[in-house]
Amino acid sequence: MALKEGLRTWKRHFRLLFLLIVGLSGLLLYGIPGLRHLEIFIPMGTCPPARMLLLRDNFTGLLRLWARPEVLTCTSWGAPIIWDGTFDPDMAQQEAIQQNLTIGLTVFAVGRYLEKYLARFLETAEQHFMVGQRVVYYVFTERPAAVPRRPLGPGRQLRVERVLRERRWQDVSMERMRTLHAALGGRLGREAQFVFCMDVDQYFSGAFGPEALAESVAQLHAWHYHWPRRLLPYERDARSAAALAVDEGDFYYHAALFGGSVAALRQLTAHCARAQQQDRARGIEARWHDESHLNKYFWLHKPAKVLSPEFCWSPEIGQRAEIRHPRLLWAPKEYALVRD
Ligand SMILES: CC(=O)N[C@H]1[C@@H](OP(=O)(O)OP(=O)(O)OC[C@H]2O[C@@H](n3ccc(=O)[nH]c3=O)[C@H](O)[C@@H]2O)O[C@H](CO)[C@H](O)[C@@H]1O
Ligand SMILES: [Mn+2]
Repeated sequence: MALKEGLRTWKRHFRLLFLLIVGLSGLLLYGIPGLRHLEIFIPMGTCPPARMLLLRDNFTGLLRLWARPEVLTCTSWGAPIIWDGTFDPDMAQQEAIQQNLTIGLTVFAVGRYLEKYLARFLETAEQHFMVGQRVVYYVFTERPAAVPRRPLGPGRQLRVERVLRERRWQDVSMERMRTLHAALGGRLGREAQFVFCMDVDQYFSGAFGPEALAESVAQLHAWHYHWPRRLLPYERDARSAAALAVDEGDFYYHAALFGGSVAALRQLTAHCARAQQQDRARGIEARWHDESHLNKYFWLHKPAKVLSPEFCWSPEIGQRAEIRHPRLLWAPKEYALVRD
């Protein structure tokens, strides 16, 4: 009995000590920006060699998942995590052309986000996004007339759709799920086979091609891809439809980029819109808004492909050897300027 009691006290102390260490290192990591780089020493895990050999991709053919031994290149459910050097971009290009695809790219530019970010987002997309494929951009805004109109490359079109301007920026962000759901059920869904949905406050900096395509695609968040699962910033309030328990969650995905087939995205957006509505009815809002609900969705419905943080990198973190070739970069956050 006494032994059991002692063990329990020891366990409690151990847990406290653990929390203290984690808390202190968190403070250190984020209080002193340079120290954040220490997180690269937290191992991401490795893809078992037997699984590596079996993983084929419908767009890139055989993946060289062993080409990046320093990072995790597959998930526990057998989806590839796409890093620079693991795929053949020419093969992906040919495969996509053969399938005669149209690829949609949706972006919202509401309020001051339009003047601040949209032109650069579209210009760099012309240089880097699915070059050589048929592309249709969908820009959602409350001021269609203010959307910059530049000549586009061959096989590329721009469509502008009017949306209402929500009062709170959180609502603008969350309303995207409902609007996208409707668009995917309409013209966008008829025109495109695959669609990427992106934030506007970023710009392309490298080739973003068909290697990123799959039935459903999730993006590893640049700030959190080395963190242990229990520290990830999921919604933890059990009353929220986005809630994940401490032993749940695979990765922390970034809502600034997700994609997939039209059917898969219809399901994703329906789920998130419904979950957000449920929370609203209860008078609560998830910690990271649509991103929290997206993370819950991908926990329940595993993505078919995961993109490494090279596909959506935050230059604020600085350079890292494992981030070889960033394809999208976050624009500097200027919340005071763009948010009310
Ligand atoms: C890591 C992180 O901090 N992530 C959260 C943060 O991302 P962000 O800080 O990246 O959010 P954000 O300000 O980029 O908003 C998301 C996107 O919505 C569009 N937009 C938003 C507001 C607006 O007035 N006009 C407009 O056009 C625009 O495309 C923008 O890129 O905030 C978001 C909005 O809730 C989500 O919660 C994200 O999870
Ligand atoms: Mn953003």
